[in-house]
Amino acid sequence: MRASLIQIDVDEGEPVGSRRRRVAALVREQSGADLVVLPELWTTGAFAYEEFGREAEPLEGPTFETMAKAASDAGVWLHAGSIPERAPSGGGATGDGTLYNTSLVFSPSGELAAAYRKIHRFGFDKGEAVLMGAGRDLVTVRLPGTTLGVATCYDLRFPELFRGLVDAGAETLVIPAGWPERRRAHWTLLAQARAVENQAFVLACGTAGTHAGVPQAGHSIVVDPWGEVLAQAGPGEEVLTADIDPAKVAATREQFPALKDRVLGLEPPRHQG
Ligand SMILES: O=C(O)CCC(=O)C(=O)O
Repeated sequence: MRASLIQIDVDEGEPVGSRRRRVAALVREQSGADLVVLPELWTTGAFAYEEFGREAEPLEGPTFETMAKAASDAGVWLHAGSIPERAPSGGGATGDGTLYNTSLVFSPSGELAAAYRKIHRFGFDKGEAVLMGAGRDLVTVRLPGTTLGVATCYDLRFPELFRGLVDAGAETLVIPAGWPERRRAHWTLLAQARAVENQAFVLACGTAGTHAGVPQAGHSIVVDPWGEVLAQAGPGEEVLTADIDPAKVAATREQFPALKDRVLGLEPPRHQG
């Protein structure tokens, strides 16, 4: 199975519409791949907080339409990274106009296979953490040969989310991100840790360039279920391609069955002494 991660340069000098067309052309060029992955919030940039409201789209907005067509033109599964989604307004069952950081996954015929609203919002007391709502639902997607478990950027720091995905059948963990350069060491370390502890492939696709004054880490990475780095990008815009053998997940879990040794439902600590 061939995976292509498109590490997009997100530069605020480029209008969003031009970037959308440019990225669609890059997706079309990956017609030999089985799965193409884009980064987090690549229309605006993950740190361009002021753009979130301005560029927010309904789920089936311009990025959805452009990426659905690009997936079907290329005939690939496409994890189209994430968009600033504006939920419908009107209150009640129709929603309240809240923004979400929402990932979109398309089938090779351009159908929406899954949408995932990022669960852990980044920024502590500012940015995404205050501007966007939090998702609540784990999302897996069945592909021929493997099951994807999806997560977004800051989610990478929360191992319990990935255990939930593994319990739901995930074998390939796909993580679009807009990770900053200043914490690049964490990016590589955590991507390998999530692969090793879950005995799963990790496909983590970041952005390049600088937006809102925040240099991006790039260095998108593909890790196998043993923790070996199969491929890693440099700092700039790049298409990172790796051939992965989905059977390696079952083989690793059988040869080194640590997941079977999990002990769940431990008693809370009793304070002694
Ligand atoms: O956790 C980090 O260091 C970066 C997270 C982040 O940039 C994000 O979730 O957008």
